Amino acid sequence: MKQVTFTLSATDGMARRGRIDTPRGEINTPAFMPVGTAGTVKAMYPEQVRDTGADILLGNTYHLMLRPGAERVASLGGLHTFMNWERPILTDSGGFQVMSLAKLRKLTERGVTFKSHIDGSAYELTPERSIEIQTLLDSDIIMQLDECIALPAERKEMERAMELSIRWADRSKTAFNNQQNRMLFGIVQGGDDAELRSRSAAGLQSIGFDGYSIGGLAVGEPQEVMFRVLSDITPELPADKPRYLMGVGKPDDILGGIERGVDMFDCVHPTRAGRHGHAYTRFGVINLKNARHRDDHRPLDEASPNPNCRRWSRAYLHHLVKTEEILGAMVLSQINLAYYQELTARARAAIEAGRMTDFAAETRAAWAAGDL
Ligand SMILES: Cc1cccc2c(=O)nc(N)[nH]c12
Repeated sequence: MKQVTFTLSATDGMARRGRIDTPRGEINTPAFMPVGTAGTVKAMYPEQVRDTGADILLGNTYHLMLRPGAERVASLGGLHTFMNWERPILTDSGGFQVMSLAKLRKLTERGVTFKSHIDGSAYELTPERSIEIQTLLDSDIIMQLDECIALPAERKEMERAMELSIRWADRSKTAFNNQQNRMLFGIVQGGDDAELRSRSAAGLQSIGFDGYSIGGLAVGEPQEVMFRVLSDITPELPADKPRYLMGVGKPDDILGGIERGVDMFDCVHPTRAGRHGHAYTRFGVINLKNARHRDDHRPLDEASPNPNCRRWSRAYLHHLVKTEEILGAMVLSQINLAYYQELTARARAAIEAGRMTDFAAETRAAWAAGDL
């Protein structure tokens, strides 16, 4: 009996409100999942991540297999115990990070061999080993191993990578061995080609997965290309399974993804932008490096439900950013993650109330109005 299940509770247009129930707690969708690449959401205590409203966070096979090693994490009780996060964790399969980080990569039908970007030691990642690593980490939602290519790309290259990913999906499903206490997602590939995307979605459904990720986006294409691919492909995915847009994105990408039927999102952007002095608010993004904040005693947003948006002056946040003080990264990471959770929480409420169109329009208008 599958212990991880998805329930759709409301729709508004293509937008969906749902919930994934897992033995470690529920995930309310649309969901934004903070990225905890190497077993930590940078500059945040796990309790603080939860307090922003996050139901689930991400870990990463590539980073954790290199350091501290999957077998070591398993011997220490699994990733939840290791990092003191007892709620759900989703892990990526590692292929994307190998292609973007590792050295001396060699991709064959069997899998990918590479040298660690840390110390140059040699590794192999196959569909079977990726499932084994994610199972050792005791992840609640795991990904097939896939090949993601950057856009723009030749059609025959997109076709080759998509077809390889379907064969790896089949091997991943076999290696998953129908585990009941976690979900396995297939990953739709096919670049920006509608016919290839359809073939990928159909191929994955004939294998059968607990959820469907949409990969191969957020890899350099314009936003309108990403939105077109989403509009075309989400109607071709099963309505009763979660859809996860990998690596996306900025707030306007997420709003557009929700409007096109996506349930789950992850991105390093809120935490990375926080470490670089950018604060996300309902007025849009504010660059606190800018000298215009030097004498501004006002808080970021005194109407925000987040105390961190009310208690610090812009001048002080500017000071922390300019001096590269650690507190600056801490405060702005929390502010940005809390904003992303506020955005998705309001989207969930809007879908339940059948007012997604108004919500989207109001949100975009506030962003366009810009900072006070
Ligand atoms: C993290 C991420 C971002 C963007 C795209 C992808 C992808 O296509 N496949 C995987 N496994 N991960 C991805």
